[in-house]
Amino acid sequence: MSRAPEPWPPVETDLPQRHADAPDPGTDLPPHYAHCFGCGDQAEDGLHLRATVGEGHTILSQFTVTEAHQGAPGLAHGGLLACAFDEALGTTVGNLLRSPAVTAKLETSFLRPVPVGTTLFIDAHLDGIAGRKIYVSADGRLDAPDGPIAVRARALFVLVDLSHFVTHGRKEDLVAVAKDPSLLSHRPFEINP
Ligand SMILES: CCCCCCCC/C=C\CCCCCCCC(=O)SCCNC(=O)CCNC(=O)[C@H](O)C(C)(C)COP(=O)(O)OP(=O)(O)OC[C@H]1O[C@@H](n2cnc3c(N)ncnc32)[C@H](O)[C@@H]1OP(=O)(O)O
Repeated sequence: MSRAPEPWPPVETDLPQRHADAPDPGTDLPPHYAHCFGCGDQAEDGLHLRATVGEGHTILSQFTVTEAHQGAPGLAHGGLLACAFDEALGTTVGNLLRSPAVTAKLETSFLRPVPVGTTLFIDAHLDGIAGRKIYVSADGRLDAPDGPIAVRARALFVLVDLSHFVTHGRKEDLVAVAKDPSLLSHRPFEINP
């Protein structure tokens, strides 16, 4: 398989505009959902990814690989690392554009092994927008913001209506959120249990 880079974004795009209400650079972002595997504080074996808004079109995230995240002995599972990038990229789209979006396509390149105990620093960037399609990419570095790159990812997110989540989400989880809105960091929709 060729490692030659393909054009990115793959279609003609406009430069995304930060939403007027996007959080300021330097803001530490709360988990968007308490039970999210990527960022939730109530997801026991989750990634507990933490994100801070960067300058321009960037968000910086980090998480520490634990024993619960192994694939091979002492090494992070690749699919789990892809999950971390899904989260970091989704947070970048959601917070900078202040619009709900879901991952349509996610590509990851694993350049170096990531041992248990490593903190991965993920620098994500909004690259372009074409209608509902949002193109984002990120580098993940070992143990420091300027450490060696271990993982790279790029993704297509598609903007959706909030009805996407109400239509497709499991009813009992939607009811739980309606009863305890603090499970979500934003309260974007009303649900009658
Ligand atoms: C007041 C609000 C404030 C908000 C603030 C938010 C802050 C919160 C912060 C943070 C939150 C986020 C953190 C979470 C991160 C994790 C995210 C996830 O894990 S999401 C779960 C996994 N993903 C899914 O479950 C999607 C499943 N797929 C679908 O539902 C549909 O396929 C969907 C919506 C992606 C597209 O379906 P269609 O019917 O709406 O639209 P169609 O026409 O099919 O696609 C639109 C365009 O996209 C292209 N497209 C779609 N899928 C593609 C693909 N796989 N590859 C290439 N292109 C694709 C299509 O070709 C089309 O392009 P053409 O407009 O024709 O140019």
